[in-house]
Amino acid sequence: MTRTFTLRVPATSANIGPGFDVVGLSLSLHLTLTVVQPDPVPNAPYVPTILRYTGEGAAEVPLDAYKNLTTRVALYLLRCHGIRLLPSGLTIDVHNEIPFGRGLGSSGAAVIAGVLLGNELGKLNLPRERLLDFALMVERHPDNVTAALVGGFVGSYLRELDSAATEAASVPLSEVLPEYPPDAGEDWGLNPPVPPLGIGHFVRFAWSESIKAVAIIPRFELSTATAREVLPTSYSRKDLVFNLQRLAVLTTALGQSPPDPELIYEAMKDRIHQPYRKALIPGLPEVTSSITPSTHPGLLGICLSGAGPTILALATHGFEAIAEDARTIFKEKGVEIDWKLLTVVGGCSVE
Ligand SMILES: Nc1ncnc2c1ncn2[C@@H]1O[C@H](COP(=O)(O)OP(=O)(O)OP(=O)(O)O)[C@@H](O)[C@H]1O
Ligand SMILES: N[C@@H](CCO)C(=O)O
Repeated sequence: MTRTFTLRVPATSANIGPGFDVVGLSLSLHLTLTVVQPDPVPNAPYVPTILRYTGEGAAEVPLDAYKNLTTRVALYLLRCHGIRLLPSGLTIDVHNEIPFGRGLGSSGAAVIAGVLLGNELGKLNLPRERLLDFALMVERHPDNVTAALVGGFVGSYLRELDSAATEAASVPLSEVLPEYPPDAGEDWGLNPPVPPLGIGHFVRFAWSESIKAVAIIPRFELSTATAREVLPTSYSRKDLVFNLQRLAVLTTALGQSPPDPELIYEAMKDRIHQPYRKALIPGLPEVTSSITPSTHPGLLGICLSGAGPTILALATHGFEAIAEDARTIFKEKGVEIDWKLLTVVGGCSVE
């Protein structure tokens, strides 16, 4: 019997100021895949996957299943379980609300969609902790993928692995997700690098229902890779302590009702990544320093979302004033924006 299922994965905002590569928040924009898997027909010729795509990124996303990030991740999961190809005759309709390369976790969502897809197609029944291991072999910082997987306000760390496991988890991405032609030989896909067990660990923090997220989204893309290249490889003790102090307070402060703007605004400051990224995002320091709880009642805190260029303002009210004033500041720097009022949502689902 033909099988139809739907995968839904939320957008995420990583870091939330001081929690670089540590915390993530799932937000109310979704990547949705509707998958139709026909019954296998014995001895019938292999029918390649049909991938259709609407919404954000539709003009640029590859529709070849061997080039598209989601289907490549699904294939990786299948290959690790002895299945060399996507099932014959598969149709996948994707609708995407998450803008690409803006700091809202589009690649993390695509990777989580891929592990869910592989898990369903291969009937693997892997627990979410194991799905996270596979996702981490592709997207190597845990903040976005963990929040997209489990939902809410999430903190995560990567376990210290022994030397063999470290080596296994450090294989180049090109070996995890090799690009290869659809007519690759019979021996293609054997021995993929299987992830070590239990790479990522996470915890969900409380989240105050009254807090909403204003995503102020510049109309340009900034790839995460570029925004990571500008970061230093070491930091002063002063800057590390600055971030650790704030992160410790922030993880509890955002769960308190009513939330305290005095505490949160300062706790969302960062010295590990935002100062280095300002050269890539004209207007970043001006927006984050001039929109404050005293100038904008309702604002709790403001930070770069993920690797940027989106700015995330957490607030209980006064959303439009925050966004429109950010628009004015960005405009002075020659940057046009769109903004969206988002809520914190649950993690991915399969129906
Ligand atoms: N739904 C998708 N399907 C296929 N590829 C995608 C999809 N979403 C994102 N990608 C790929 O991921 C790239 C963007 O990833 P990148 O890590 O640079 O930014 P981001 O994930 O949007 O931001 P951040 O990681 O800072 O939150 C896109 O250019 C595209 O190649
Ligand atoms: N923590 C990552 C998130 C990017 O998705 C970064 O800031 O580079």
